[in-house]
Amino acid sequence: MTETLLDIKGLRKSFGALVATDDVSLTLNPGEIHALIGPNGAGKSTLIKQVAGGLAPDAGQVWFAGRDVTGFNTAARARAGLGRTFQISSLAMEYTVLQNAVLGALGARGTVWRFFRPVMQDAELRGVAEAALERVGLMDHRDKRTAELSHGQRRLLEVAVALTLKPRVFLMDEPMAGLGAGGSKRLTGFLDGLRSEAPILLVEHDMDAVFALADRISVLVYGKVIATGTASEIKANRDVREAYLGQEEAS
Ligand SMILES: Nc1ncnc2c1ncn2[C@@H]1O[C@H](COP(=O)(O)OP(=O)(O)OP(=O)(O)O)[C@@H](O)[C@H]1O
Repeated sequence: MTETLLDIKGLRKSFGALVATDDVSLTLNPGEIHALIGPNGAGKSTLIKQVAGGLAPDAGQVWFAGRDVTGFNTAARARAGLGRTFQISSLAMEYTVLQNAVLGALGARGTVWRFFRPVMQDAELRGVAEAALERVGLMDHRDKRTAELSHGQRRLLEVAVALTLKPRVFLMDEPMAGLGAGGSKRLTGFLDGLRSEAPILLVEHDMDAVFALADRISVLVYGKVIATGTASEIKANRDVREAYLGQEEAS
């Protein structure tokens, strides 16, 4: 029996009269990629923020590894193993690629006092950081300032930072955004292998990537999940075609 790692139960969030999250329930099981798709403004980012801890829901709960983490802030959820990735703004642009990865590894230790020690000389931290850079193919760029990286390379660095945190679940909000076809393909291959390490809740507009990767897809429209299923079930679902895929085909 697979034990659900992430259990989102009846989340609701309104902004004034707008119901951005309307009684959403979703699960994420070990080994899977569960993609969340939907038209612009459907509420995907709002949902991810509530799962990661940056936005408090009006109602509902987030359970992670058998614990109710709804009252936890982002840092407490991250320490528990709920890893949100792809916030490029969280990279320190003036630092080198390796320094950013080392800071990630330092964060995983959760010991603030370490900041006062020469962390770059810490062999264990460097080892974790370098292994993560190696995995995403950024070792050759480790001494570059992060500001000098291309957009795609910064995205890969965010993945590397996330890897140093060794999360039990990845929350990813549009990781393919701004990557060219080659970059998307490469990241798709990487995420494919990553799911066995930690399952991924993936918000993504790149439908090729979603259909290639997702074990399950949930479709969000006006804050509500209108369907959950495999890629072929979702492609064949009439409501989905009308609400979302039809729009894609028409464009
Ligand atoms: N802080 C906020 N205050 C008011 N309205 C908000 C706020 N955040 C989001 N919204 C609204 O909630 C709705 C859902 O937005 P959200 O960004 O979650 O959608 P999305 O599915 O992620 O869209 P996209 O695919 O374009 O990124 C939108 O109508 C948006 O304008």
